[in-house]
Amino acid sequence: MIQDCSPARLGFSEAFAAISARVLPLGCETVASHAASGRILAERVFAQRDHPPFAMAAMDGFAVAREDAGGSGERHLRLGAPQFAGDRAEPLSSGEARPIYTGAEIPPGAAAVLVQERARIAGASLLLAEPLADNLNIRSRGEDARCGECIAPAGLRVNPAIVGALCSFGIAEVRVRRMPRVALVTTGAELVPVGPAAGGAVIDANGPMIAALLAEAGCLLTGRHHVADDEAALTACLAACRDGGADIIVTTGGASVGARDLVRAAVEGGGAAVHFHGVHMRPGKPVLFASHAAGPLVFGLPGNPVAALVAARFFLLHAVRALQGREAEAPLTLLPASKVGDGWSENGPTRVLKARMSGYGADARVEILPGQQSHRLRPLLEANAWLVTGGGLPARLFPLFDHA
Ligand SMILES: Nc1nc2c(c(=O)[nH]1)N[C@H]1C(S)=C(S)[C@@H](COP(=O)(O)OP(=O)(O)OC[C@H]3O[C@@H](n4cnc5c(N)ncnc54)[C@H](O)[C@@H]3O)O[C@H]1N2
Ligand code: MOO
Repeated sequence: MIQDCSPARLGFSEAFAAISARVLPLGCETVASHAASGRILAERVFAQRDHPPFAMAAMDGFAVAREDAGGSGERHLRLGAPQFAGDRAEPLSSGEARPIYTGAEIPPGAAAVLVQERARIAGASLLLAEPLADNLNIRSRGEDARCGECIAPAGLRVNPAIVGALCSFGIAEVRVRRMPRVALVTTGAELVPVGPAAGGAVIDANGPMIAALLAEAGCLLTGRHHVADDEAALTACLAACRDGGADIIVTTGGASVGARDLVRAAVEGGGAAVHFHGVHMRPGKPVLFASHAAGPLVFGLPGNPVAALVAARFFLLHAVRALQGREAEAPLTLLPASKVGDGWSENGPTRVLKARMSGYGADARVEILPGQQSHRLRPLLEANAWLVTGGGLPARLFPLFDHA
């Protein structure tokens, strides 16, 4: 049977452009900074206070007054009452060495903190033999961030370190993009959940794998469905996902040309326009992209697990980034041929190869892993990158997952 696969198959780069042309950023919401990890900032963020908020000791030691710090020859300074983090700082007068602890406010009049390990104590005095540099072991007010300063751009993905910074800078809540709502539909009568699998049954890898990928990318999985090879049931399931308010519907399997590959017919039957069905690449060739007018995007991922992963990692996440108001991903690096092992070429269709990068600078290397076929998941346990070759472009290296 000859199947009409128009619109024509696209090149790898053209497929990204076709997706970009159909995605606008989602709306915004406000969340507490402590709950913002994984979310995407919708607006620039400004520090609400100086950080550090006051000059503070960077080490446990002794605060020394300006007049004493700069002196030379042996000086005897009287030990004062200790000052701990959180204590109010009373002024320090010349002739006093005040025990002070990391994070404590530097008292007015102090110019340096002598670290405890270098201090010589005799009775109730500190013996100072060396001059102390101005601001020695003192963190100055606002050296990390100044109140009112822009500290993060829109489009930044919040990570745990950024949560800490937001809170330190007095920012209790942030405006973030609404999380993309994704409905995931696995297809194939042969699929069973992980567990005992008899006869011709195949354990579902794509469902859990794509669900995990979406969660890591900051999406909300609003529905997880399975449909056997039945066009009416698939059409009904896709309609329910669309009416349930999904921003993206993702299917896996049934994207190719077999007698039971029904995704395209069901997608079109449900009123979506197909923008591409097939990309000149391996793996991932049969991937489909469609959209509903004023409705969800639809990605039809191929069934072979590595093909599904590659199509999702590159095309689905490209759309997710655009919905989140983020810039498109750039490769980690372009690679000269000398840095890449055998088995690749600039000519021919795009290949997305399981790869392992190692070394730095002149020693940097990329190994193309054995087992490139699209059913073979095992090499991915060693892989840390994808090497994208072919399509008439230089080889480009991408991280296995986009965690930026
Ligand atoms: N005559 C042709 N045959 C095939 C072509 C082609 O161009 N002409 N393309 C091949 C390529 S490339 C791919 S990729 C696959 C994609 O096919 P489908 O998207 O239609 O996927 P299925 O036929 O449903 O399944 C293929 C394969 O993957 C297994 N599978 C499916 N879903 C899952 C899942 N959730 N977890 C684990 N494994 C899954 C399924 O059992 C099959 O083994 O088509 C080639 N054929
Ligand atoms: O795209 Mo298929 O992915 O080569 O197996």
